[in-house]
Amino acid sequence: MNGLSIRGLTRSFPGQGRAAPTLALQPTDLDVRPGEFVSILGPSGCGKSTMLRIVAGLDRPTTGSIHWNGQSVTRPGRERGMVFQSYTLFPWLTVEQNIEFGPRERGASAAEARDIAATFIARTGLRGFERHWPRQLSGGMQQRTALARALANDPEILLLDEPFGALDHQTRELMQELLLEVWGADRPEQRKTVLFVTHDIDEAVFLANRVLVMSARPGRIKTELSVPLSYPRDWMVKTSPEFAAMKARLMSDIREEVRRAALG
Ligand SMILES: Nc1ncnc2c1ncn2[C@@H]1O[C@H](COP(=O)(O)OP(=O)(O)OP(=O)(O)O)[C@@H](O)[C@H]1O
Repeated sequence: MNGLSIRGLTRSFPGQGRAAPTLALQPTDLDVRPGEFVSILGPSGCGKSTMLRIVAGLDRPTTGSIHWNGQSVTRPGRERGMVFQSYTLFPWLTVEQNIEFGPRERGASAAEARDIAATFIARTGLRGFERHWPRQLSGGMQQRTALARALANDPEILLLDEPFGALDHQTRELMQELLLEVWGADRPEQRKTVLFVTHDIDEAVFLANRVLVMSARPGRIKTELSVPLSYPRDWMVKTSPEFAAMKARLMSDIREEVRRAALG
C-alpha cells in the first residue's frame, strides 16, 4: 500500500530503578494516504512525539509495525523529513550551508547543492539571509531554514513536531500559510504527505485534511475528523461557520482528555 501504514504500534519506556515502565502509546493503527495533511492534537504527554519519532525512525516501537510505501521503517531515511519545535540548525553553518547539507551528504556537487538551496531559500522567503548564522536569525527565520533544510532532501513525507510552537502568534500564522504553500495547497498532484503535531486547534484545522485527537496517556487515537474546507485556504477561513463548528467539537474532546491527564 502507498502512504503510511501503522499497525498495532505500542511504545513503553522502562521505569527508572524499580519504577514501573511508562506505557506511552496503546496499540495504535493509522493509515495516511500520499499527499494527505494530517494534524495530531492531544494533551501533553499522550505520546504524539513518540509516535512521530518512531515514524521518523529515530525510536523503535515496543510492538507493531510501520510501513512507508510498503517498506518497513526501522531507521531514519531521506524520504522522511523531520522538523522539531526547538531550533535544530547546525550553529556552525550559515543558512545556505544548513540547507545544502542534506544534498551534499547525498553526493550532490557543490553547484547542484547551491541550486537546490537557492530554490528553497526563495520558496521559504529567506532571500538576503543566505550568509547569516543561525544565531543572527529570529525564531521564525530559523524555522523557515529548518523547513527549507528538510525540503531540500525532497522527502516524500514531512514529520513536523510543533514546528511553530515557539513562535509569536503573527509569525505563526504566516508560517502556516507558508507551509500550505510549500506543501502544494494549489498543486494537488505534487503534494507531500504531512504528519503535523500541534497543541493549537486553529492551526490543526487550518492546515489539515484530517485532524486526529489522541487520548491522555497511554495515547490512542480517540477522534478522527475530516476537515470540510477546500484548498487553497487563507486566514479568512478561520471566521467561517464550518471552522467554528470543527473547533468547538475538537475543543470539547481535548478538554476531556486534558482533564483526564491532569487528574491522572
Ligand atoms: N525516552 C524516554 N524515556 C522515558 N519516558 C519517555 C521517553 N520519551 C517519552 N517518554 C514518556 O512517554 C510519554 C509520552 O511522551 P511524548 O513526548 O511522546 O508526549 P507528547 O504527547 O509529545 O507530549 P508534549 O505534547 O508535551 O510534547 C510521556 O509520559 C513521557 O514522559
